[in-house]
Amino acid sequence: MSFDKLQEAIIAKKNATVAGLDPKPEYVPAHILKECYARYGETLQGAAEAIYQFNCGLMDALWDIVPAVKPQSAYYERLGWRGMEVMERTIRYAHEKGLYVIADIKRGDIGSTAEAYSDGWLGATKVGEQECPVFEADCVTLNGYMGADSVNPFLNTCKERDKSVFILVKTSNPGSGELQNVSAGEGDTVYGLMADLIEKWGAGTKGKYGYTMAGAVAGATHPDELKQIRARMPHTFLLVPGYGAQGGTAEDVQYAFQKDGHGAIVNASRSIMCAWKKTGKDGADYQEAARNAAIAMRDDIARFTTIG
Ligand SMILES: O=c1ccn([C@@H]2O[C@H](COP(=O)(O)O)[C@@H](O)[C@H]2O)c(=O)[nH]1
Repeated sequence: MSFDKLQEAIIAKKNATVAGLDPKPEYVPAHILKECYARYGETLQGAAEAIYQFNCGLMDALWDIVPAVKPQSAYYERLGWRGMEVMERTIRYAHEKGLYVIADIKRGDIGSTAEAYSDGWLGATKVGEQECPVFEADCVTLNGYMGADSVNPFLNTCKERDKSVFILVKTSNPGSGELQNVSAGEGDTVYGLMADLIEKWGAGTKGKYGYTMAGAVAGATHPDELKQIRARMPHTFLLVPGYGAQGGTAEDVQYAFQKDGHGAIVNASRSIMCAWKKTGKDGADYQEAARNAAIAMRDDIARFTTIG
């Protein structure tokens, strides 16, 4: 089961964190940009190639520390087809390094379209008699607020191909409460109803560690809600963004974990990718800086949470 693999990698590395790969040309050190722009010009192709080299350098520096990476599709989409090609190559490289890949795509659409997304990101696209795998992520993020029919095509692919999904429950952004915290009768909230739906959608797919293939996203920036979500979703693996750049702390994210320290993974993107900007060395040390930031995050979280 896909989340069993993730939990096992977390236990092996004693690290419940995922490094986000959300690269912008501004985050790439000058020596990489210079070489790529000299080869391809200051073009989308030059930017895409620089981002690929940056991603590979980051993964070379992090693969033995973090169990997973989370490329955010938006940063690749903004470079057009060249960016999507880099997304595909980044996922392939991550797998070569033994990393679990969460593609942060936050999709949600009617069933027929959800099926097409699911083919592309987790499954395979039928071309004539051939089944052609495309991005081959291990897991994707989804927006499930359109309901079960928007999520089921992904869950079907998860069952066929041993994949998993994280569905938005309570997001980390400041405006998340406008809808998600609206009361929904009997002291409940919209995000509470979504939490119950996700537990229901995942039912019957529990793996060795007790988690279903339907995980949930709950932000580090809302620790009270995180605590409630953990209690209300005992069979749900949590993806917790918002640590670091968005202000979430190790103290906040402790509530995402079960008593045995299982069942959650905490993301940080900018604070790892851009760690080199704080060392004053023009990015020549970007790998060392990212590695140090990832180790510091691991150790910070370990102050409150022990992985059993
Ligand atoms: O509620 C959510 C859901 C997803 N994200 C994503 O996580 C990273 C956070 O990046 P940082 O640089 O560590 O802030 C990014 O890819 C978001 O799209 C989130 O922040 N909150």
